[in-house]
Amino acid sequence: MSRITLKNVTKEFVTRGGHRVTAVDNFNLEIQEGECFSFLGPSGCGKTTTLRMIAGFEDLTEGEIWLGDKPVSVKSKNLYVPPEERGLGMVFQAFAVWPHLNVFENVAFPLRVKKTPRDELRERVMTALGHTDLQGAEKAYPSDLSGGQQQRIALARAIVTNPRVMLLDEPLSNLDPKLRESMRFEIKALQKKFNFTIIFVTHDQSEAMALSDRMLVMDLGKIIQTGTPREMYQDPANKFVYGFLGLSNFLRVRVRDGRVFPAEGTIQPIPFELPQGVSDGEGLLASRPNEIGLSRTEGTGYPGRIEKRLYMTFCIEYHVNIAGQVIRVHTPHGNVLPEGCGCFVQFRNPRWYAGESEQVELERIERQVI
Ligand SMILES: Nc1ncnc2c1ncn2[C@@H]1O[C@H](COP(=O)(O)OP(=O)(O)OP(=O)(O)O)[C@@H](O)[C@H]1O
Repeated sequence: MSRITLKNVTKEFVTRGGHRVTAVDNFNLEIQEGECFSFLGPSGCGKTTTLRMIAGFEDLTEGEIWLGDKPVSVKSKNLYVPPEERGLGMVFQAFAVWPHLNVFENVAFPLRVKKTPRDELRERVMTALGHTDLQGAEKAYPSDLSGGQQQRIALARAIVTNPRVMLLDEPLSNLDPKLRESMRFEIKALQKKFNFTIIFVTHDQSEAMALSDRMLVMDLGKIIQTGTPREMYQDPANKFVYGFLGLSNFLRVRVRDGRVFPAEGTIQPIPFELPQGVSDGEGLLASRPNEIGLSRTEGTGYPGRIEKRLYMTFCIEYHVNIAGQVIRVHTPHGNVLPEGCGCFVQFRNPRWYAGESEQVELERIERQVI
């Protein structure tokens, strides 16, 4: 019942300025029962619009959405099941708890809408408060509680109707980093207990990777890649996904006779086996700061110069100049090289990507400001 299927789903908007934007472009996706699935992508890429169509708050321009074996939106048949009949639990970006209602009434709200009998309502609210560690707080008002507790009210209200599917749209975005982390565990624990399917929308890659069984990265309304966090991190489909899932350096390089040079006029190539079919021209050599070695021993890598050294909690960050371009390198504490010295750089797991057109960058910016 809690499988979610999207078939050829497209959503177009016409903005106030008369500009047409395809917020979601031909989405095909199947999320399995009990899966925690994240939508990840930059602002304006269409994450919230997709979630709102699944929830039933937004009509489709084209396509179909199914929950289990039941169609809930089918454009060609004008079929549309309203949100309250879709059996979903939802927690949206803002806390969305009502300040004038106490905790009990906030959580009871969806049951009151359904005219649930008094005794059953009380029992279900108290159970939901128990699952979210809010027992004893039922008479408090949201303003008396911490940010984390307020967020738990929203979670309790979402689970009180025993939904099979939970839609979470940036539910942790108002919390400080420490609390965010502990709430992630709480969401996972609730999912384990109830085995509901979760769709989690975020633009925070570490959150998506920590929570998800599978995820997708989207850009400009399109799905770019779907997979487990590990698959996506280790084998990103393109430069955009590589850059989105973790820290990255993109060194602009030139290819001459199958060899890779960091700038026009340099004579020493970077040791790298190009993928087949790459012809002479320009491209990008992608690397992760923690997958680069640094040493002062002559001949151990590509020559560079350390411009800056920063002590971080988990590592030392170096800014290293290679033929006029600066890359970031993370090494463990202990391996300390001075600023200003020459060094040798080893790229351990670099990847090759073609450059991206400026038009694509401009389109991304435009979508955020429409
Ligand atoms: N009601 C609307 N009318 C016109 N354009 C809209 C409307 N809702 C969304 N859009 C546009 O659709 C595109 C996708 O928006 P959406 O809110 O789904 O992106 P998002 O990935 O969720 O962004 P964010 O992370 O900032 O919430 C954007 O270009 C946005 O401006």
